[in-house]
Amino acid sequence: MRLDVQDLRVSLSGRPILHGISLALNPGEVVGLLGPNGAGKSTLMRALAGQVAATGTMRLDDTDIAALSPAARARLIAYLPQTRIIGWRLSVRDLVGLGRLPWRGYGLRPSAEDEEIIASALALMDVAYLADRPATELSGGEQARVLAARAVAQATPLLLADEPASGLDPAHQIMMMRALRRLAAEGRSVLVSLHDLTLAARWCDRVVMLKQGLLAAEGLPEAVMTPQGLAEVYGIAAHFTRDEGGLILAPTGLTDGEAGS
Ligand SMILES: Nc1ncnc2c1ncn2[C@@H]1O[C@H](COP(=O)(O)OP(=O)(O)OP(=O)(O)O)[C@@H](O)[C@H]1O
Repeated sequence: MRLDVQDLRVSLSGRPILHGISLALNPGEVVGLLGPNGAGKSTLMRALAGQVAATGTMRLDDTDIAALSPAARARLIAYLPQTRIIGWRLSVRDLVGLGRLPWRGYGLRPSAEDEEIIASALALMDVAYLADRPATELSGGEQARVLAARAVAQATPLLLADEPASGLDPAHQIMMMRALRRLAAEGRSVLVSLHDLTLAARWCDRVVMLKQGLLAAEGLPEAVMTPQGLAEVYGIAAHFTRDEGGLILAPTGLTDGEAGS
């Protein structure tokens, strides 16, 4: 399904945070959401997930997202929050199984199809070997992958992943991005916020850069993640190189005269 967001505005505690964001995501696309701390990336995702009030329009094909019940929304949009909280001492398998709740209702046992989807989500996030462990007893990166698997198991056309790669080791960062690409190849739309510029450049079809609640730039990574673009949005200088997998970006300093320091 195609996500179409027009003139999205959010205020929190009386402060305007998003000042009119418009963007679109097509099925099959992985779009990177970039921008400095406080730019509004999580707020944008939370608005789409129905966790904060917003004005403007948010549509998935012809469906008005704001008009959906929480249950109907949860069948269309999975939201992987940045804050990783596992409240209950469930096994990894049961926690990932919670992703199926919007589809089967409370109290019903998982169907064979649910079991299959749960198993493939566990495998996709490389947590199948942890399936019988209590999720509360895992490392931070393991918990992050388990929560990602739960969002994957929701099997929604739109996945919002807020910094899913943060805290993961390098192999699992790549695995995470590869997993998001695979979900997109199945026809889902993926919006993923990232602070790692190289991951964004190499794995995202497009990037959207926010700055102070405004859309600062949007387009192909190569077009947007330029020295000038990074200076304007982040205030950084970076070393650019490339290989067959795309751009490699290493921040080297700040553009306020401290570059290289
Ligand atoms: N409940 C709140 N009340 C008032 N302001 C808030 C509230 N929650 C967040 N903000 C502000 O909204 C702005 C955007 O925050 P948001 O979490 O969306 O940024 P972000 O781009 O996701 O940042 P980060 O990269 O640090 O995760 C920040 O300036 C933050 O201080």
